[in-house]
Amino acid sequence: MLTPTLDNAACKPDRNTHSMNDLRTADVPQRIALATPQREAGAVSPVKIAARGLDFHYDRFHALKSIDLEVPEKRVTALIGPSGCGKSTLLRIFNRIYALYPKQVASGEVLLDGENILSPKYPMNRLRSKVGMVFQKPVPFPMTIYENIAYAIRHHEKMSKPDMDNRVEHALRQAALWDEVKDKMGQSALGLSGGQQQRLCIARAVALRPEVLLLDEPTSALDPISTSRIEQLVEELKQHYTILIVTHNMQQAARVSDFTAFMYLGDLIEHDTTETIFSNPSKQQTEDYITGRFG
Ligand SMILES: Nc1ncnc2c1ncn2[C@@H]1O[C@H](COP(=O)(O)OP(=O)(O)OP(=O)(O)O)[C@@H](O)[C@H]1O
Repeated sequence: MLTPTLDNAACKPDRNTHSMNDLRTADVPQRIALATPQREAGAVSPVKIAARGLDFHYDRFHALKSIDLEVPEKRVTALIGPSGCGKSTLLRIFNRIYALYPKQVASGEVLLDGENILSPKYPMNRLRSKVGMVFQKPVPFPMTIYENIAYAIRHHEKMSKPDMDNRVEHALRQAALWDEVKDKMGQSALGLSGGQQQRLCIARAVALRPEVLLLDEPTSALDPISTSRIEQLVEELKQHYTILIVTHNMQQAARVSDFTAFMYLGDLIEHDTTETIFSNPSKQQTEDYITGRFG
């Protein structure tokens, strides 16, 4: 496997570093071992989301160009590529959040379980219940820790207090936060650390029992320990959810994902198992990017 020269190859390309062959033969530290062996990652898995001929415009700007992408169920797919290539735009299409803004138009198809979510006939509440999103900066509501989760659930479902208590606890356990907050559920969520706030946001997303989790650079504002906790969490959550993660961190993509899609200037250049993308990419642009030769 190729070792990216820097944690964030996109931001700090190092044009004087190793050749591809040097990197192929370089020792690969355990910590960047791939999330899932290729055999397992590539094992047949149903397609959860399929983009077909997907184009996106911000007014006249053509941000995504005829994207075809199949996202396998209960696997982690990383979206990588230099700043401005369209990663967040693609993620925002998968929960149709762009539709809240004027002059943002998607065409083509995005099939979720075979149904086109871009169709105005696809009910927004069904999409919201199936697809959860976590943003780069954690945005807890200015409420108690308990209410941050309960408020989101109440918005979608009615339930008794004991059922709600169970649901809140379960979500916090899934997000690996329960032990840290169980004795201060009545305190403001704004008093949590950044890493805890991000796990709270993940708990809030999983509390709605979605099927797909969209994570837009979820660790970019976090320290290495919090980052590592979120990465472990992603590994655990993929047993239940289909996960798409945008990251600038090549090592993170290698650590957490089963599949990786490389984008450049609105095009999807290459999509394959993470092992293939990092050890034997078929396109020169992919190779240049993951070795930090351009960003
Ligand atoms: N609201 C907007 N209006 C107009 N253009 C936009 C808007 N949002 C994004 N763009 C443009 O669309 C392109 C893709 O942006 P996007 O945010 O999806 O890229 P990205 O790959 O996620 O970048 P980064 O890694 O820096 O977050 C960029 O050229 C960007 O300038």
